[in-house]
Amino acid sequence: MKQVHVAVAVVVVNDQDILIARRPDDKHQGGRWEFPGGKVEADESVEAALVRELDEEVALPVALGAITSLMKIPFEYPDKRVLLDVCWVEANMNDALLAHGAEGQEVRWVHYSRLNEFTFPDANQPIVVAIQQRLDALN
Ligand SMILES: Nc1nc2c([nH]c(=O)n2[C@@H]2O[C@H](COP(=O)(O)OP(=O)(O)OP(=O)(O)O)[C@@H](O)[C@H]2O)c(=O)[nH]1
Ligand SMILES: [Mg+2]
Repeated sequence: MKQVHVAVAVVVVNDQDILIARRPDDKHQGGRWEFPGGKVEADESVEAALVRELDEEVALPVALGAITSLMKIPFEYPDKRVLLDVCWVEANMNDALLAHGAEGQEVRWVHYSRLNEFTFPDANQPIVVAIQQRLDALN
């Protein structure tokens, strides 16, 4: 199976709240919560893919300088092989207020300590752990 390179954004505001969205029922891992993002296109950097996906999916403007790499997660689903290229994205409050499900999906800002209450795709478990470690250290 070909590996799909996916850019994934952990968008953080005030070192507290994280942006999550619900995947449409008819898509891979449908119905689960996700961090916004999507496939990296040919000749596109991960950061550029995230600027594009955050605009398309949640109408959130971010500067390239606000994006740093967090972790890479190779994962095999029964039906799909992915490489999640997970980045940390610091958003400011004014931009965060503009964010919404631009493709009709439900989106929420969730306090990082409550991420465990949501069901994410199986590949995401290490991401939730990393977010909580990082923000616990700052709070
Ligand atoms: N965006 C996103 N995708 C994830 C996460 N975790 C995870 O396993 N994936 C997987 O990564 C793959 C690609 O993500 P995607 O469906 O958002 O891709 P996309 O925005 O380009 O959508 P499209 O396929 O409709 O063009 C999917 O198979 C999805 O299940 C996550 O937290 N966020
Ligand atoms: Mg997507």
